[in-house]
Amino acid sequence: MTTQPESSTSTRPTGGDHPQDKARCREGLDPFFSSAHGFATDGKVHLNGNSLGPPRDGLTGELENVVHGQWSARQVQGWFRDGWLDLPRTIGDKLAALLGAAPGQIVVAGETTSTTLFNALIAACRLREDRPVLLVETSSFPTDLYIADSVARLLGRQVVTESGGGFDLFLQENGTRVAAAVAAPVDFRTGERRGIGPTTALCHAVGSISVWDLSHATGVLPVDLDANDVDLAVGCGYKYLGGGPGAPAFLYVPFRLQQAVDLPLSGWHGHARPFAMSPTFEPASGIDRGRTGTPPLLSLVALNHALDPLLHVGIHALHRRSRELAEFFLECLELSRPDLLEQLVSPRDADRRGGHLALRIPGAEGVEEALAERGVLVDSRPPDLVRFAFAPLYVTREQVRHAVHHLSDVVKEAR
Ligand SMILES: Cc1ncc(COP(=O)(O)O)c(C=O)c1O
Ligand SMILES: Nc1c(O)cccc1C(=O)C[C@H](N)C(=O)O
Repeated sequence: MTTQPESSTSTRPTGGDHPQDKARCREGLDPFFSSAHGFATDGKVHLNGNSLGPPRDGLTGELENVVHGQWSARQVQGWFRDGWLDLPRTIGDKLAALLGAAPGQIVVAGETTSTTLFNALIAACRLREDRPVLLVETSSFPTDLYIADSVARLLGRQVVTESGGGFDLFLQENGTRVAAAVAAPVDFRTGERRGIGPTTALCHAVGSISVWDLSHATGVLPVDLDANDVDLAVGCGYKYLGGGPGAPAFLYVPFRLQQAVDLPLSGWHGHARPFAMSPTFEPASGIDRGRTGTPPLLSLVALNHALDPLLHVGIHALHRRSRELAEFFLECLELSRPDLLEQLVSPRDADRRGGHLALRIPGAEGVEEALAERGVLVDSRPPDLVRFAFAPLYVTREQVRHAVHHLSDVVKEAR
């Protein structure tokens, strides 16, 4: 099923008859966002694209072609004759356009974000052998904390966690002891932004390596990796990118560090000449050294397929649209449920948010379930947060209005 044009969305129109509301719901300012884009949304409102976006139409055909047209026809030769071997770089270069990086600095090795972060963090520590501290943002997604802890134990370093302004303050005061500083430009719970530029500049001032987890920003927020002089970055492929369940993660290593990084996952696909089958490891010269083993081809194909509409629209328009949807959500809430708006745990200022926001609602998990029964998909995070993500390609204003209406009902019923 494809996303319907805004005016004929497949969910039942409800509430929101305020004239101002109607005017705001009139689409057409940006023709791209008022037409169908082809996502298998199954008639549901997907406000959980920061967990797992819906599939783009045409994916099954794409996979069919790889399985029957390439794999069954040419077997292992597919790696050489069907562009399979190039995909980690092909996709990396597409991602570069979304992340503000020149081509040749991003690779999709086929690993998870957790593995890729492990790889990046050890490489960062190897660039700063004499520094004892790994600084990690306290409110990081748990996997980042777990991985940092493991890396620290493995290398005999120490993890320090700091939150908000304390993170930058620690860098200012103790930065010369910090090997690597790990943070995210968007808080996975609240959607609050951290400026990549200022924190990276602070890292550089004290000689630390900045390592960014871009999972909640990629495909919805410009991060300008090159302009911000970022050292290392990772991010996942299944959220706003829509690469599908378990879509592989990416690794960014800027040109200036590519020769210097010593990545611990030195698999044969990261070798300068993988098919020479040499007994000793010699890293590839550029970003290819970020490859590991044989990549999960079908997952790469799915991710590659998902990226085209994002590239077509461009990251700045995607961000504008997501922002506009989030603002509309908050305006609808203000009109119909100001009490719920008071439970916003995210910044009210759109400049300070990424693509999602969160409300504190007791019984958040029950609210998530009740909304899902009404075709509105959100996610809850313990203990009491309900998150709403505004993916620009398949969420419409009309759907946002329905979501607020249903949210209001569900919370009323729960009380
Ligand atoms: C910020 C962040 N990093 C990492 C992950 C986990 O990545 P993976 O499951 O690919 O290892 C997630 C979500 O699952 C996340 O939100
Ligand atoms: N990666 C996930 C999974 O395998 C199952 C359920 C949810 C997820 C998520 O992506 C969670 C997400 N990173 C979050 O921000 O909470």
